[in-house]
Amino acid sequence: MSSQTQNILEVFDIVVEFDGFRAIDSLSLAVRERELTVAIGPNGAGKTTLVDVVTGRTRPSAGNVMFDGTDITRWQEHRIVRAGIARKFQAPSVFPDLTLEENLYLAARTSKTLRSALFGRRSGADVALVAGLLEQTGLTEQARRQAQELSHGQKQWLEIAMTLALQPRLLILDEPIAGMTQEEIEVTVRLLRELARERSVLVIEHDMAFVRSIAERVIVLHQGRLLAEGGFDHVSVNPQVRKVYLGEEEAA
Ligand SMILES: Nc1ncnc2c1ncn2[C@@H]1O[C@H](COP(=O)(O)OP(=O)(O)OP(=O)(O)O)[C@@H](O)[C@H]1O
Repeated sequence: MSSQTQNILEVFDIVVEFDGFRAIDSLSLAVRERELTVAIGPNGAGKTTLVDVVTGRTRPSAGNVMFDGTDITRWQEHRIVRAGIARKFQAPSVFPDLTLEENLYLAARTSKTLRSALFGRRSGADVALVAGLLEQTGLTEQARRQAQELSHGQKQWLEIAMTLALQPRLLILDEPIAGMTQEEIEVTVRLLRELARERSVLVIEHDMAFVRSIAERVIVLHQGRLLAEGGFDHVSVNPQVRKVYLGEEEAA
């Protein structure tokens, strides 16, 4: 089997209940190595809850999460991050008064303390890592600016860079283009495509034009279950998927 078709993440028969309500209902699915997968589904479908389970934020009442062949179902969040799953939330988490470089040194956290990350001697490896992240996200020229001076799109790219500082094998992004201009969206499309060449990327998204432009594989959730999966063209003609989305439009 080529590495292209191996699974980095597999969830088996996951159940998550909130006061008896099944937000995730016996869900099984996989995310492949070096592939850009997008999870879509109407509001309340269970997308965020799925990611919460994978990242150790929410404990499932049944089922297993396997990452690179290891069962991580009961692991603590920080251990999962160290194992190679990093998530960028929609809400900003940059330090506005610090420069981009400083934010990235902090995110890399290869230095032992906050003080040494900011003011101490930086190792060659850290310097190379941070320079590489700035370059990859198109932010090299902004390196010495304070994060608060950035545009919305640039802040989002900085956050992606900070998440990449953890050197994840699976990068999870929650609605990465929310609030972006069309131009920023286009840059983000190129960035995510490039990132998925070296690691797996899982994106939660609502914007169908964006999904069409980036997804190598789409997984469609509905009422905590897997409704469909495959290429965008494949799932977008699926009658059940169309019904779920059309039903949502009619209700709106
Ligand atoms: N902490 C919680 N307590 C109770 N119910 C919850 C909790 N978290 C999620 N739910 C419910 O679980 C279901 C799935 O929610 P989830 O946020 O995973 O959906 P989603 O697909 O991410 O939706 P959206 O697109 O609106 O973000 C929803 O009905 C939601 O109300």
